[in-house]
Amino acid sequence: MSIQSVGVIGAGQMGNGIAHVMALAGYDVLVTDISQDALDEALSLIKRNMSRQVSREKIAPEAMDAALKQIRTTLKLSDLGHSDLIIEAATERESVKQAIFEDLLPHLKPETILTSNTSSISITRLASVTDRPERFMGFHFMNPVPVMQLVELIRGIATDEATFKACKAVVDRLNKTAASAEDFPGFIVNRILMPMINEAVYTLYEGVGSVLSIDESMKLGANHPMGPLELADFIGLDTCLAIMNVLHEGLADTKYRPCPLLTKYVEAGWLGRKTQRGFYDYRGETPVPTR
Ligand SMILES: CC(=O)CC(=O)SCCNC(=O)CCNC(=O)[C@H](O)C(C)(C)COP(=O)(O)OP(=O)(O)OC[C@H]1O[C@@H](n2cnc3c(N)ncnc32)[C@H](O)[C@@H]1OP(=O)(O)O
Ligand SMILES: NC(=O)C1=CN([C@@H]2O[C@H](COP(=O)(O)OP(=O)(O)OC[C@H]3O[C@@H](n4cnc5c(N)ncnc54)[C@H](OP(=O)(O)O)[C@@H]3O)[C@@H](O)[C@H]2O)C=CC1
Repeated sequence: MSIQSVGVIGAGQMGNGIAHVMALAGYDVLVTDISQDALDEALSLIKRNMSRQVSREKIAPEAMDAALKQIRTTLKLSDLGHSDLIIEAATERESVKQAIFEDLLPHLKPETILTSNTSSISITRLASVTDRPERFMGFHFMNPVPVMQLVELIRGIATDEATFKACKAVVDRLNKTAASAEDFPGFIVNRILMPMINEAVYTLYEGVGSVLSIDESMKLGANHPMGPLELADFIGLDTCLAIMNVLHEGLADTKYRPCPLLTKYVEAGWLGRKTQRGFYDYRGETPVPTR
């Protein structure tokens, strides 16, 4: 099946990045969210990020103008019924995602492919609440979407080959690289990355190092582009905790126990950059470590 139109559900940091790259690749993009503010904010972020790409000569000004014309927004989930491909990028909570798919089903064309950008949740289980598990799969972008090369493609137990091939063709058209992962908690990237981030929080919790010394150690000592706590703030501490919980419950191994300090930050509403406070405080000119 040839995909021309893409519906993106959730206009947070991943949803706006996905809309950005899809529009630049020439797809018609329709973005939905439960909040108009989130839709407005996403559009202005896309403009800002594309303008930066123009100023750095990564894309031509005409490409930006054409891409922006390809993006529309709506508060009505049912408007996405005409899309050839759906990419769900709402909050990392299984009940939220299931409800979205259930609400969307009556409006869909029979041939529409459903995908989720979930970081960790079972694709097989999400697919099972739909009428088309064979046309359902994981389409996992990395953050920031316009910059990161990888997309993990995850087949559920019922995903058919035509669906995989159609999604792989989209990844190729985006000029990104697909990695195929099996449907187990966290897939590949987060099975490896998130325990490292969680261990960095334990290192902080147990007083082995400060926020700065932990981040500097991993940047200068292991050549990571961001320290693990800086990266956790960038991903969102709520998302990190949700992924750790999926690993802990899904693999039933205490080595995935979320650090109590991570839980406490999330309970405080300190979710990282998106709330201007996490392991760093972002309210001033430069980020200030909180511990
Ligand atoms: C949780 C999950 O489920 C999976 C995940 O996504 S895990 C997270 C994966 N992501 C990472 O690990 C990111 C690690 N960090 C990095 O790679 C880098 O710090 C970074 C690319 C984010 C920023 O790099 P930097 O050198 O510090 O900053 P900066 O020079 O401003 O940006 C580098 C480039 O990215 C671009 N960029 C940064 N953020 C951008 C955005 N949101 N949109 C578009 N472009 C962006 C910049 O324009 C710049 O482009 P050029 O090289 O063409 O000039
Ligand atoms: N952050 C990251 O680095 C990465 C995240 N992901 C995954 O992508 C998904 C989104 O993450 P991210 O963008 O960071 O999260 P954000 O919190 O930035 O954005 C989520 C958006 O979804 C909206 N939303 C919540 N419920 C619904 C709904 N029922 N219908 C439509 N929109 C809804 C939220 O609205 P409101 O704010 O009003 O609740 C918010 O705007 C998650 O599954 C996450 O695991 C994947 C790769 C990397």
